[in-house]
Amino acid sequence: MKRKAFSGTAFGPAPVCLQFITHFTEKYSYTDSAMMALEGGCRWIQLRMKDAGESEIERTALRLIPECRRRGAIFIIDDHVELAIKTGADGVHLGKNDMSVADARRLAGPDFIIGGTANTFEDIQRIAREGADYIGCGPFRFTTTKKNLAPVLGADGYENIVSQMRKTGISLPLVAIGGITIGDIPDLMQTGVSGIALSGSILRSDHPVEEMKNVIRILNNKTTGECL
Ligand SMILES: Cc1ncc(COP(=O)(O)OP(=O)(O)O)c(N)n1
Ligand SMILES: Cc1ncsc1CCOP(=O)(O)O
Ligand SMILES: [Mg+2]
Repeated sequence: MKRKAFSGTAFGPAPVCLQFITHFTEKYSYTDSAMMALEGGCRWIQLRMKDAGESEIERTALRLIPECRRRGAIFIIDDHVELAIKTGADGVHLGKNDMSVADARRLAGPDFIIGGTANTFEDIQRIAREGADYIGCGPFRFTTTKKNLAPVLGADGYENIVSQMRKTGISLPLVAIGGITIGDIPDLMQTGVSGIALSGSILRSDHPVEEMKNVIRILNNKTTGECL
């Protein structure tokens, strides 16, 4: 069952969103990258396999879904709505060149997690109107993980966007993405974002599992998927 967005209760502040985006390197496969993130305690995995064919993505998803289920982790797929539905993933992440959030919602129903990419506040308004569950907003800074990167936002950009969201009553979780390292987290969280998505900085570290554990420690161990 999909959890509802909330911004904290009498029992404490809202949990922080922490999403790991899969990638491959000389050392690690897409699957390795997801397994290390899970072992480090991350409970939200996005399977992003940009240059892979559907059958390879499907095979990888079917291998990772039970691993995520066993640990209570959310598992979503980048770009491929039908494949996400077919494999039994919890949801999908959609960018501006993918199926629209509105069409995906019609296809997948109300319980499916749908994230949308925003680079501006105008994108956020559109994605919110179309019925997304969370927003992936970036890039924070330059990264080589994604081609055709939009202009970087920096911490000031997020502060601006969060302020406009509050003024207009848009309460969707806002997940910062793009070039984020562990050292950026305290300042980024001060901007009012709901959480972060990480890939490269985890995989480039000498010990990715430990790096993920350190990220979670910095986020005060409040990083379940319950931010959704
Ligand atoms: C959490 C999150 N935010 C943004 C993106 C980027 O999605 P998109 O713009 O569709 O680009 P690709 O990832 O498909 O290259 C994301 N995947 N996740
Ligand atoms: C999918 C996506 N969109 C913007 S950056 C990115 C990938 C993650 O970036 P990084 O590897 O720098 O954490
Ligand atoms: Mg995409």
